[in-house]
Amino acid sequence: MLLTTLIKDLEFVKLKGDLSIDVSGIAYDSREVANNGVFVAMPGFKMDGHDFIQQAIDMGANTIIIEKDLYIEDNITVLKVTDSRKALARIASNFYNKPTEKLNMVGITGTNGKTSITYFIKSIFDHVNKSTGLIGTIGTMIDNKIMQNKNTTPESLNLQAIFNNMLKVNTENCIMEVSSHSLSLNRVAYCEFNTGIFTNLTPDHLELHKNMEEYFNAKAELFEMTRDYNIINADDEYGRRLIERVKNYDAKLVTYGIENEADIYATDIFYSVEFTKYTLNTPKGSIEITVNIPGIIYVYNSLAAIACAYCNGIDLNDIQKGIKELKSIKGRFEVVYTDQDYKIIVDFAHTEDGLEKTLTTIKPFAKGRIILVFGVYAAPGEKGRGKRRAMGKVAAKYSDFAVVTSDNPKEQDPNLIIQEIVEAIKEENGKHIAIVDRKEAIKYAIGISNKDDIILIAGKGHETSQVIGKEEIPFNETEIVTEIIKTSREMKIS
Ligand SMILES: CC(=O)N[C@H]1[C@@H](OP(=O)(O)OP(=O)(O)OC[C@H]2O[C@@H](n3ccc(=O)[nH]c3=O)[C@H](O)[C@@H]2O)O[C@H](CO)[C@@H](O)[C@@H]1O[C@H](C)C(=O)N[C@@H](C)C(=O)N[C@H](CCC(=O)O)C(=O)O
Ligand SMILES: Nc1ncnc2c1ncn2[C@@H]1O[C@H](COP(=O)(O)OP(=O)(O)OP(=O)(O)O)[C@@H](O)[C@H]1O
Repeated sequence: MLLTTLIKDLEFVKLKGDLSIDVSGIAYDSREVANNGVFVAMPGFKMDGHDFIQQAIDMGANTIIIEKDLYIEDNITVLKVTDSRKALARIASNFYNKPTEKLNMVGITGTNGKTSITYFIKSIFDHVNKSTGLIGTIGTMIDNKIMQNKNTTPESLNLQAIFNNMLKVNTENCIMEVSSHSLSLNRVAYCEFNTGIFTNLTPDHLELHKNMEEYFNAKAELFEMTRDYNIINADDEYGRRLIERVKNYDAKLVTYGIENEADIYATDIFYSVEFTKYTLNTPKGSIEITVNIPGIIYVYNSLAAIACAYCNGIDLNDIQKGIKELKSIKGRFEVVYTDQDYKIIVDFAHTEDGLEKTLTTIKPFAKGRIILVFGVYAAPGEKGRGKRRAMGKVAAKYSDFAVVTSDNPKEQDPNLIIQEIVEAIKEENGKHIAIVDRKEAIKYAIGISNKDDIILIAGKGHETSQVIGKEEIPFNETEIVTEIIKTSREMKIS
């Protein structure tokens, strides 16, 4: 591709070199630069791409995009921009010929619920044979094949490549999670969204966003990028603020909820431990909905998905069938073992709100105790500490016994994280034990449980590894539970 074509609509200052050269591709990591490629130097959280320019040139880069004042000796083209991450998004979209203009793009943002909503929407779209790809925490799904992502919302270059791959196999709809990081760090800049969905906002990721206000403003940016519909949870405090903000935007506002007045809403909700039934009310009529994942959380998440399907012109009968056809989502209230009334559930609850809602979903149906196994992943500083305290208090309040363990401690001391959670549990007089090794913690919980107890293993959900120090260790909770139960049975028999 000609460099002039690649940099169309990019604002830059040319520091040196020729613009009428051919470029072979783009890289933001010096180790991945191809011969005659463009290297975009980005300052990061740990390193700075500007320190790797020489390596990029040695790898064959013929063009460098920088945001810092630097003198580069080699005989190459150098462009200076004000924000290299944004510049990367611009040229990545150009490189793949603006793929989002050719897809029906649905972006979902909010603290919790994004992944589940992508799966609900896909299930409805599948039911009416709409070819659909997904991008999110569990991975990227193209042509029903899943590949893992490094990030929930990948870097712009990777993202644009994914959109392009979707188009190559004739995908028409792209349903994606849009994290606040991706909005703040311009990963989704120059994406055109048809629909935006807002779920809820509760404390999380405050290590990046200084406070809730900044976190909210980051999420709200998505709704300035939508063309057709803004779908917003009317029962969430921040959702209501967003509704006021977007009322006069061009995209049509569609609200959903249970408690407050909304366009798409649920009534007559019947909860059971295996499913939920409710009456769906829309401007086009009402219908009964069965959701196979229990709890109020999935009433909200299914309503968001239904609002999206409704805006896409899908008939209520098809919506009903599409929701019912989704049997489970990996690591989202996933029953990994059940033996009459005894259950072991794996759930990705990793925020105070998610943990509270998951525990309160179980509560009415637990004939015995709720035994919770959980930890809190490494988040730096005071903000990280606040999360440990908040989740410790929720554990004490809503479970009968907590086995406090490691999540992804990364380079932090797991004992310290656990100690801070335990202090909060003690303040609420919660029954607990601390076991640093997560597998041992699960074993302990299974060992002390009785017939009517429900064990909730929270925090890691679909993940298949644990990050301890710099090491990523295989850790598949479903397999671990199965193995522990099998071994304990064998011991009983012998
Ligand atoms: C904190 C954060 O967001 N980090 C993201 C960031 O990395 P970084 O800026 O820290 O990278 P860095 O290591 O400092 O390197 C800076 C630059 O030097 C370059 N480099 C580095 C070394 C080298 O030899 N050569 C070279 O060119 C790097 O490629 C990079 O361009 O940019 C990378 C590329 O886009 C991201 O993959 C990375 O996400 C990391 C893995 C991460 O953990 N992010 C989390 C916090 C995150 O983004 N989460 C959200 C939300 C999840 C949720 O919903 O809860 C997500 O969307 O995933
Ligand atoms: N609507 C909701 N309200 C509160 N908690 C929720 C809601 N939906 C899901 N959760 C909780 O959050 C966990 C993660 O859900 P999900 O993966 O759908 O959210 P997410 O927004 O994609 O999160 P992340 O991007 O961090 O993966 C669930 O396992 C559940 O415990």
